[in-house]
Parts: sequence; structure tokens; C-alpha cells
Amino acid sequence: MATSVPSAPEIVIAIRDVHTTVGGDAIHDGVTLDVHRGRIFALAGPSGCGKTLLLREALALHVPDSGSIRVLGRDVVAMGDEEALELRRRCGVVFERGALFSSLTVAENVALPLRERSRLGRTLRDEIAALKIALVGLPPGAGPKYPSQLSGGMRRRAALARAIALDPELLFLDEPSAGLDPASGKEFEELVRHLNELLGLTVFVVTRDLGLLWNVADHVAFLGEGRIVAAGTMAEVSRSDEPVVRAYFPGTRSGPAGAPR
Ligand SMILES: Nc1ncnc2c1ncn2[C@@H]1O[C@H](COP(=O)(O)OP(=O)(O)OP(=O)(O)O)[C@@H](O)[C@H]1O
Repeated sequence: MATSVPSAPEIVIAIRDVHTTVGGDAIHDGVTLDVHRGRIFALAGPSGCGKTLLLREALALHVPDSGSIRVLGRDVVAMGDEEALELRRRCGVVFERGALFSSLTVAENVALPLRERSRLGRTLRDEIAALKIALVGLPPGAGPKYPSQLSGGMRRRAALARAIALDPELLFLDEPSAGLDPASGKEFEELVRHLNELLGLTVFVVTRDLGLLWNVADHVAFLGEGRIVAAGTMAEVSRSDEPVVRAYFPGTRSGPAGAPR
């Protein structure tokens, strides 16, 4: 009788031997990693090690000196501007602190990608924006408010709503929980997991937030000295003997017991 072997999830981001020099400094010195469909992948590492730069390279916003980057089956390094725009249309992005346009209401912020990158009419755009606002757990009353009228946690939710406006396959988050208080940070963790499960979203998150690393990430890769020096579950990474990891996670050597909850 034939037995079926479950296949591994598709690789949606494949980064191979990437080298990047910025202003004469070697930032990436052979970075290799895979992100699988439907997983939450976290890239951790010390400040200035090139995490955001790698995220930008995956979105064709920066070209590495050498190496290969494939995202959703496309060769990102070789792609032209048109193809890069098309790729970014399939990706939601929240950059650090989830900057929203302060002169637009939350609903207008969320509807903006729909206005710019779809041919949907006003009514449908507004309906989709309202749906996304509800999906991230914001009350309907948040839509007409301006970002300055919201708490930091609510602004972060609004930025997520905008990032998923176009139903992306991939969600890129750059330090999404930076500056949130512990309670809002915890709620944000639950929201990222909720969106991953509900929408089947693949998430690539750049973070140094131990809560996100321990409680949300399926897979963690630690970037240090230009390369991935440890990768696996957070429990596995936290046990790494790599000096840059040890310097970064003092006190977490014992695994989940050292985790923040
Ligand atoms: N466009 C740029 N022009 C000049 N230098 C840059 C540029 N982008 C990144 N860098 C430099 O590359 C290095 C890596 O930056 P990057 O923002 O990727 O680090 P990071 O690991 O995300 O840091 P942090 O955790 O502090 O945000 C830094 O030294 C930064 O100053």
C-alpha cells in the first residue's frame, strides 16, 4: 500500500550567500536562510548587524553585492522596477513604529494601498478598509480618528490593517513592537499569531523583542558578524554557544524557563 509522506511547506523566501557592503563596511558576509509558507520567521541580532537591510533586500529596495534572493519564486536581485512593484504588491510591510500618515484618518490610511494599487471604487475600498480595521481588533470608531488620537498599541494595529489591505501573501514587520508597553506588546503578539493562523500569512519579522521571539516565532535566525550564526526554534537558538548569541541573550541559556513569561 502506498504511503504518502507529508511534504515540507514551500519555501517562499530563499536567501543564499548574500554579501552586502554599505559605505565600505561589510554588513552581510554570506547570509543564507529559508522562510517557509505559513510560518512566522523572526530575524534577530544586535543593533546594526543588517537585519533591516536584509528585509529591504528581500523587497528589492536595496541590491546586495552578490548572492541570490528569491521571494515568492521570483529572483529579486535581477528584477526590474516594474517586477519589483508587482512583488511589493503581494507583500504587506510595516516599518519600524508602523508609521501612518498623520494627516489621514485611520480608515484613509488603511484604504490608501487600495486607492494606489487597485482599481476598486470608493465604496468597496471603504468597505475593505472597515473589514481590515475590524480584523486587527480595532473598534469601528477608530476609522474616522487620526493617528495622533490613538494609543501606541492602536496605531500599531492600524499599521497592520494597512499592511494587509491588499491581502498579501507575505507580511514583513520591522521591529513592530518597539516602544510598546508590556500589555500592548502582549496583545500585539496575539494579533500577529491570529493573522498568521486566520489568513495563512507568512510572516518575516525583524525583532529583538523577546516576547515575539519566544511566544510567536516558529523559527528564529540570529544574524551576527555578517552571517546567520544560529537558527531553529527560539529554545534551540537560546542554547547556542555562539558568543554573539550569548552576549545578546544573557540569562536565557536555560531555555523557556528564562523566557519572559
Ligand atoms: N541606506 C543606507 N545608507 C547607509 N548606511 C546604511 C543604509 N542602510 C543601512 N545602513 C547601515 O548598515 C548597517 C546595518 O543597518 P540595519 O538598519 O540593517 O541594522 P539593524 O540590524 O536593522 O539594526 P537595528 O536593530 O538597530 O535597527 C548599519 O551600520 C547602517 O548604518
